[in-house]
Amino acid sequence: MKNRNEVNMTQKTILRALSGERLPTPPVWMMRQAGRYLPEYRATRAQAGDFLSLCYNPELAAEVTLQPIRRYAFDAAILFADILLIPQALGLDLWFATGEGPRLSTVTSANQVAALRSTDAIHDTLNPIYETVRILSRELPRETTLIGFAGAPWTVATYMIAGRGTPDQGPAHAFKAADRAAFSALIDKITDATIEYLSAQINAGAEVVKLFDSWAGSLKGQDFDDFALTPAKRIIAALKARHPATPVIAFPREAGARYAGFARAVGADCVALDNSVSADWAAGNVQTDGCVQGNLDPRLLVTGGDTLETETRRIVTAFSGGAHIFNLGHGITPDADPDNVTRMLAAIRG
Ligand SMILES: Cc1c2[nH]c(c1CCC(=O)O)Cc1[nH]c(c(CCC(=O)O)c1C)Cc1[nH]c(c(CCC(=O)O)c1C)Cc1[nH]c(c(C)c1CCC(=O)O)C2
Repeated sequence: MKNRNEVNMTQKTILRALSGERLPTPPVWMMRQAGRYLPEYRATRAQAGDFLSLCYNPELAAEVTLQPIRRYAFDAAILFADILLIPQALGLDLWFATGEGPRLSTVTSANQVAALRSTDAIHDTLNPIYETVRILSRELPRETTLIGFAGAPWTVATYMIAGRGTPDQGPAHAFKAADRAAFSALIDKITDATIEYLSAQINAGAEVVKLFDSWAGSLKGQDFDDFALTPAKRIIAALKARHPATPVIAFPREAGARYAGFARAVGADCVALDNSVSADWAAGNVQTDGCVQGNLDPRLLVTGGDTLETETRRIVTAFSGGAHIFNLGHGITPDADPDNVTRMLAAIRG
């Protein structure tokens, strides 16, 4: 069998879009495409025991990554893992309370930042993730692009400081206000670890990497520059120095007007858009810099109907003047109807 790496990479639709090419039909994948809306995902997660055991089991993590590819032939597969594995690799306790989301031991002082594990030590925890990438790079169909990912430092820090998800990232903002130097040291620590983590994913076979800054929207003014833009720029510059051919997608969720110019400012090849910005605005103000990804409201995969089809077509049309990867504005939710994904794909692919 021919090795995937021998396939002409430029033929892959996702890589063509990421290089700035406008395609007649946009390539498509979905955030959280391997997830609880799929019965086969729920079955494999039950086999693994729980969510974290699934993340650290390379065979089963590869299996759930492949499930949505088999069912829908998406143009990209995203590695199955979680952004909170980095805090765990840095020495925090991590667990998922059923029905309640993630819980972590917290970091709220300069001493606790200094006590985190060294960047070199993260691979001890994260090696199974690289093994998942290696399995996927053997098993994926050759036209499917493999996307690796990590959380952006600010978003990861919000969970490390609060020990859980928070509606307004209050504890992280409070730590930043109380001790900006210690807070910055934490951001730098996560930045360094993220560079090594993504670089190892690329070495294992990830063809694209995506940086998820899910809470970027709560950073305003200079804080947005210091803690969303600057860390992303540092991570991308380091990755580009080591892996110049690997495209990077940045997702500063709910950045609003600050989506304009973001890709250029951080050196990303593509910016992912949430559904709070209109596709028409983004086509005129963001896509002018290159490829954009997005931005269907994930609720439409729950509600379906004509609105799902008209909204899908409206987004395809709005971005048809340039490079576009079709995606959701955020992750697909557990209550989504798998048949609505088929309807969305029919509206995109015709
Ligand atoms: C903030 C964040 C997290 N994780 C992630 C983010 C950034 C993107 C976003 O804003 O959603 C990213 C993530 N999480 C997961 C992936 C895998 C790849 C994919 O299919 O997109 C990715 C890329 C699996 C997951 N991560 C999680 C699940 C559900 C766990 C389960 O099976 O019970 C999955 C499939 C759990 C998780 N993980 C996290 C939370 C807050 C939760 C609980 C909320 C929820 O349950 O949806 C942290």
